[in-house]
Amino acid sequence: MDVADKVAIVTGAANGIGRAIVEQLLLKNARTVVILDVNEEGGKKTLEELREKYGEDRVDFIKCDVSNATQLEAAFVTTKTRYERLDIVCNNAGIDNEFELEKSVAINLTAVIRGTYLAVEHMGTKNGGNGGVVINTASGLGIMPFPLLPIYTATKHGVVGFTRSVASEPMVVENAIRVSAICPGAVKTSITENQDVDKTTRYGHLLRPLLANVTKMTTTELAANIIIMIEDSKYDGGACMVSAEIPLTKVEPPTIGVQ
Ligand SMILES: NC(=O)C1=CN([C@@H]2O[C@H](COP(=O)(O)OP(=O)(O)OC[C@H]3O[C@@H](n4cnc5c(N)ncnc54)[C@H](O)[C@@H]3O)[C@@H](O)[C@H]2O)C=CC1
Ligand SMILES: CCCCCC(=O)/C=C/C=C\C/C=C\C/C=C\CCCC(=O)O
Repeated sequence: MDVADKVAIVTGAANGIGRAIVEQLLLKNARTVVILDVNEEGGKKTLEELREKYGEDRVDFIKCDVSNATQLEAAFVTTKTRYERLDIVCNNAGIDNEFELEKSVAINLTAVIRGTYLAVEHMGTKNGGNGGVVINTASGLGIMPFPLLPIYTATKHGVVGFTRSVASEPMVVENAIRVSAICPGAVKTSITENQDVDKTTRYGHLLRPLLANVTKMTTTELAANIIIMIEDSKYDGGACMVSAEIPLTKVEPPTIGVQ
């Protein structure tokens, strides 16, 4: 898909990776990108900064807690009403907190599932749309085990399993919706720069040295790879790994004789 003139939604885009995705979409001449984030202050600040840089009518912000089904659906409806089309959805919002099981599943997994089906409803060719692309932010920890963050890792494995499956679901294919998951290694954001990991994991003493030594991608480097996935259909249906050391690679799942 050529991003030029398209309308996009990016969740969790007040900061970090989401914000960088918004900026890369704008640099590729997306017509309008709508930021959904629960952080109203951060969202408004980002909106102001990006409007100043790229133009008033090119960026929008809707306060939305993606774990609230009503708010998420309303944000899609508002976007379609305001901009009359929707072409790209990046389900990116996520948290890392091993002490918040239900919240982690609700934000990292359930909201990604809901966001994908809302994308089908609002972009699908059988529903009056033009088709479109969905990119779900998983993690490298969606394809490898990580004993220090088992709940986070489980939610990201869920995103990978859902994305690989839903990409070939008949309803999704028939509506011309392409879906894939990005599985980044460590990226320099508030998650990996968090100095207070004891508040989010039992293993701060083990995580701190790992975080200090791991080579991190920048958010801009990662977002540029996400744009490649939007543009090139060869990544469709995939769990696509990328890190400071590994170029964008579609990781093929094992099969057990059933497709
Ligand atoms: N930073 C990293 O090393 C990696 C991050 N990821 C994933 O990338 C995604 C983005 O994370 P980062 O940019 O690193 O973190 P971040 O903390 O910088 O940004 C996350 C954004 O999501 C928003 N958010 C949190 N809960 C929300 C909710 N209920 N509704 C709406 N927005 C909400 C936050 O306000 C924030 O703006 C997450 O899904 C994360 O799991 C994946 C691999 C590596
Ligand atoms: C290798 C994937 C890293 C993905 C990071 C992520 O999604 C969320 C991280 C949250 C907290 C930071 C914790 C760990 C990251 C640091 C190092 C992981 C190294 C794993 C390994 O190679 O064994």
